[in-house]
Amino acid sequence: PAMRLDVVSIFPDYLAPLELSLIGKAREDGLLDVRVHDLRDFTHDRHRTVDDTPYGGGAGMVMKPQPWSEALDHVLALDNPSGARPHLVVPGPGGQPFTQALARQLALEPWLAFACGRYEGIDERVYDHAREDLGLEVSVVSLGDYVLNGGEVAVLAMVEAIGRLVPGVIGNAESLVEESHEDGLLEYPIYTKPSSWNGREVPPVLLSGNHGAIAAWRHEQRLARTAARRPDLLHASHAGPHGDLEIS
Ligand SMILES: Nc1cc(-c2ccc3ccn(Cc4ccccn4)c3c2)[nH]n1
Repeated sequence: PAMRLDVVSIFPDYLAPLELSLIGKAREDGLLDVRVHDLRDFTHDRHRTVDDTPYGGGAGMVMKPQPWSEALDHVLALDNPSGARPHLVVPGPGGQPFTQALARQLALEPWLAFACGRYEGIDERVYDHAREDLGLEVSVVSLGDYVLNGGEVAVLAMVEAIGRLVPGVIGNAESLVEESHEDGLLEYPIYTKPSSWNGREVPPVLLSGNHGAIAAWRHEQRLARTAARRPDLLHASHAGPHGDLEIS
């Protein structure tokens, strides 16, 4: 059965890239069932109002609870005779970090719903309503420690990271093995033809056919790169036999 992904946003066109290439093909192949909903379809006033001023004062606007409540009801009712429940994922700057490990966990779920906030975010009672009245698991997730204007960009990234882990979405060609961040080390340098380009040569070991030496060189490169760019990712399990982090 296809993994179902619902996205609610005031900018549904922002999610159009999900119809392209990889994710688009997975949709055609029936592996992913992606539905995008316009939050404004769940307003009833002439101006299709989705936001209002914050109680307690402060800058910016807050997303009103009622449209979100009706949008979630619509998502839960749509093509869902069994009354199944999606895991509601809400991007937010204050959320738990979105990591490859979280992507793997989410890729195992049959149904994810994404709420894309805008303005300063969504009225807190929507989260409480979703958990307590709709019985949904709700996760607030952050892409990183920087502030975006809304959740759409985050959802595009998460859907790509999660979707590519769904069996069949990625052909064997783009192998999922040796993915950086899978075992905590960054990826090694990669090369293709020609072997000599602009007076620059491909490291000879890669042309040697000595697969043991190639694997050793690649591991060494991953350690060195990780030490240089992401020392925070290095830990004891990457130490060599001498207990040191073998970095030339
Ligand atoms: N990793 C992330 C995620 C986000 C994010 C996600 C959703 C929304 C909805 C509104 N904003 C703007 C905003 C600005 C200031 C404080 C709160 N929110 C969002 C930002 N920023 N960075």
